[in-house]
Order: sequence, then structure tokens, then C-alpha cells
Amino acid sequence: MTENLPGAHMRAELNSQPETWARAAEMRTEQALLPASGARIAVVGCGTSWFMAQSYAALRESAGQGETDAFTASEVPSDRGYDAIVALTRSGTTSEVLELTKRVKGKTPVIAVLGDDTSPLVDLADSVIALPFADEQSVVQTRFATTALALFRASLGEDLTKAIADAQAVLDGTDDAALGEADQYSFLGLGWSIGLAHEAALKMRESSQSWTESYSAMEYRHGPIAIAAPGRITWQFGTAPEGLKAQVEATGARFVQHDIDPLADLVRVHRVALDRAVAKGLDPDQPRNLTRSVILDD
Ligand SMILES: O=P(O)(O)OC[C@H]1O[C@](O)(CO)[C@@H](O)[C@@H]1O
Repeated sequence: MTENLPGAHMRAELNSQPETWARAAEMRTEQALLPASGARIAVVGCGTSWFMAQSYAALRESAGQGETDAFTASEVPSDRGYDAIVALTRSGTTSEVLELTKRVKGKTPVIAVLGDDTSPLVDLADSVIALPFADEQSVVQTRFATTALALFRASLGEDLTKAIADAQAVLDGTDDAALGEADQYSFLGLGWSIGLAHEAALKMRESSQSWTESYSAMEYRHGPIAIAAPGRITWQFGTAPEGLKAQVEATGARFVQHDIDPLADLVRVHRVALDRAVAKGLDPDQPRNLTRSVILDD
């Protein structure tokens, strides 16, 4: 592989995920900076980072650690009285995250989880968990997002050994080429994997300009299943609701579900998205209309 090949950065970054997850899982001192159990918190981010925030929020609350909401940074309600805000951002320069941090300064402590430890958020936030080893050159995020989620999962007491092994097995194997050749993709999740479904759909859109949708699996039958048809894929992260596979297959669409850790299945989507992009003549390291971070004029 050379740096000049389309998607070379994305490929190297996505392939490194088992190592970066293992490293994040070991960061016990940094994990202790996250809000204590019982704190009522909001987790915020934009785009990919928002979807990871959704997954962390669902996991933290279901682990019994306290009420945990997730918002895109521009939509955090004022005066909710949160004990703390966790701001997730690879770049540390995303305008909405910086604006929110300034707005709550002195009122609500902000714990920033970021990739670039030289970014302006470092000085603005009350505490910082830096993951510079997971920062990326590709505009399209893969390992930063999943490594942050690995850190969050470990902080909640999860043992990530199986997730890491599952991701390595995905990367060591090859996928059925048809996974990358569908006309349309609908990604589904339940609980914490709903954020992964949204992220998978975003990844396919950003890197390969594909038509994708994403839903809670239980919501899928309330309308979105109308899109299912031959040549299309409905992809479930984690266990599917009873009967859903048969209902999707009755439409002629392909139902995809792997019995592995859902975060490892997202790694598979990363690779499918990359290979689909390259097959279409695109460079997912430089996706159309996108920049590494959205920086708005003051
Ligand atoms: O995590 P950050 O740096 O705030 O950036 C979020 C951005 O990352 C992206 O994945 C870049 O395409 C978008 O979702 C979003 O604009």
C-alpha cells in the first residue's frame, strides 16, 4: 500500500482499530475523569461524534450509572441542570462544540474527549481525555470514533477482549463482495447499537456517496421497511427483534446480521464502505463536500 492510493489513510486507520481499542481500554486514569456513577450528564458531539455519544449514553444509562442524554452539540437544551457534559470531538475545533463549551463555562463542567491535543478545546474544557494515537488523517472518521467508544465501554466496566478479537477476525477475513454492491442500505440497531447504525449509514454516505438510512430496529416496521426490495440490504447490528429477518426476506431484500460484537461489525462496514468507494472511483480520504471539521464563521 502506498500513501497515494485512494483511501490509503482510511484503510490504515480502520485496520488499526483492534490496537487502538486495546490501548483505550487500558487508560484507567483517563477513564476516571469521566463523570462518576450517579451523575446526571449529557454527552454531545457532531456527526460521527454525536452517534458515538448516543451509544455511550445508552450504555451508561443501562449500566445503572445515571441519567445520560445525548445531543448534537447545537441542540443541547439550556437549563437542564446537568452535573457534567462530556464533549466528544476528534478535531477539537468543531464550532458547535466550542460554542457550547463557552456557553456553559462556570456553570456545568465539560470533559472533552478529543483526538487533537493541541486544539482550542483543550484550554476551554474543564478536563481533557486525549486520544492522539487514534487521531486520523482521513476526513472520514473510523478509529477515533470507535476508540472513544471503546474507552467509554471500558469505563463502564466492560471487558473488551471479545470485541477486540471479533474486530481482528473481521479484519483478518474477507467479506462476501455482494455486501458492497447493494442499491441501498438500511442499518438497524437496538439500544446502544442504534448509534452504530446511524454511524454505519453516515460512513457509507460520506465515503461512497451511497443511499443509506438508519433506524431503531423496532421502528423499522413502522414505515421504513417500505424501502426494502430486491438488490437492497437491511443490516442489523447485534441481535435482531423476533421475526424481523423473515419479514425483511419476504420483501426480497437481503438481511445481514453477524453474531459478533456490534462495534466489530461496524469495522466491517468501514471496510465495505471503503472498498465500495474505491470501486466507484472515489477517494474516501477526500470525500465530496466534506472537511475534517465544520468550522463556522463567527
Ligand atoms: O469529531 P469532530 O472533530 O467534532 O468532527 C465531527 C465531524 O467528523 C465527521 O465525521 C467528518 O466527516 C463529521 O461527522 C463531522 O463533521
